[in-house]
Amino acid sequence: MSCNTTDHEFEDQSQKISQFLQNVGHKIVVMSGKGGVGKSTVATNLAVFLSNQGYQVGLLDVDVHGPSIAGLLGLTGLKLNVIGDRLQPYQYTDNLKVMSIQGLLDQPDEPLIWRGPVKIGIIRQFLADVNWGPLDFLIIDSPPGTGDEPLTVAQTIPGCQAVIVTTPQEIALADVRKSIQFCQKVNLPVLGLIENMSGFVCPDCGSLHAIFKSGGGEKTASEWHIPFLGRLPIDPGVVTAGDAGQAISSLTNHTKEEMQHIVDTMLQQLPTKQKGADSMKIAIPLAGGKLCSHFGHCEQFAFITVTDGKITEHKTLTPPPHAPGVIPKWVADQGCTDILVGGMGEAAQAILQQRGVTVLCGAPSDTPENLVTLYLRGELVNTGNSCDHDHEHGHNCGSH
Ligand SMILES: Nc1ncnc2c1ncn2[C@@H]1O[C@H](COP(=O)(O)OP(=O)(O)OP(=O)(O)O)[C@@H](O)[C@H]1O
Repeated sequence: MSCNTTDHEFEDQSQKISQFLQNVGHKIVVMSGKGGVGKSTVATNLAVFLSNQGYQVGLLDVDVHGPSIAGLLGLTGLKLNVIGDRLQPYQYTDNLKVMSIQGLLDQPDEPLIWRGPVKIGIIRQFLADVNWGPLDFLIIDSPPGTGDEPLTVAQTIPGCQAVIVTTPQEIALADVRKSIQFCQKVNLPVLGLIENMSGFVCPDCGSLHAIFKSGGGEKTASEWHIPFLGRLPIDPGVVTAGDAGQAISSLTNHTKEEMQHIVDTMLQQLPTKQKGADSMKIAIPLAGGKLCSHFGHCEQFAFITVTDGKITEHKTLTPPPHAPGVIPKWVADQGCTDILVGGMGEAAQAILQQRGVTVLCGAPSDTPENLVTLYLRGELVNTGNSCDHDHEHGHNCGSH
């Protein structure tokens, strides 16, 4: 694998990534503020449960410094194959493909001492050069915290959503709050929060003991207006299954039921409209036929429908008069899946993200067709710019 890419190679790679992502129904990155809270365990279980339900699932480990997915699934030591110029992921079951840096290392315990740009290059290669095939779900296990890996995922995978894993202790919840704010800044909608290690069910008497407290995850989710997906108990079977590389086989029935509840709740949260694979409806605020950076005061909106990677419809509509929250709600009501803007206030972003709309800030002034083409190629970078240009609170962005 090479990580030194020229501009041309980068463009070529962006195109391959975009082609792959067009064939992925839902992209979900599993994150945590703190290490060791069970993020890889949750990512693996989500992937196994979804694939057991008949979905085509890809499980990608972007935790290049501490990859654990291969170990949890008993794949450690198995080398990955390359056919032509395509890496073949592990075919764990008929419905589940797995990709981890571990399969490329000569020694599974070899430490990787890589800086940001190399890690970014590897993650892009995992998306561009792996023979994933069409997927209903791409589940991505990211390292703890808010570093290069989740940032690369957010910037490279349009339409990606985050599942945040925490434990009930306040120290973990404090880091969750940072993760939620990170997601808001990089425009990664939060699909929901999971509280792991939430009580221990006594195998003798069946009663629940809240060893690390309980309920903090649900309270945090409610305070931040994000869905609470459910809780998993402390289950020695999780450790047994993980250490033996046997996925879910040793989990207690109670843990399996809770995991199924989490999967069901998550599926309910997902927008029924399919992004990428089937069709997208992309909104762009306009003035004089080009993107208008004043989102709340634009003349019109372009709504561009993209089916199978091609523009199939282009409508222009006039929005209702500007008032707080009105235009974001109106845009979401048009059934749009994505919006490309120059800048947008945090409140407007939150309304759109809550409705499942992906917001990309930092788009330049250009025609809607050109912007959509760049977006589909993965060439528009989300700057997370949260300026609404209303200048209502003495704010002056100074950019115009
Ligand atoms: N619900 C649970 N019950 C018991 N043990 C658990 C549970 N969830 C996770 N563990 C154990 O805790 C340890 C850490 O879990 P895991 O590797 O999934 O965490 P992580 O957040 O991905 O860690 P890292 O920060 O290294 O990426 C593992 O040994 C795992 O088996």
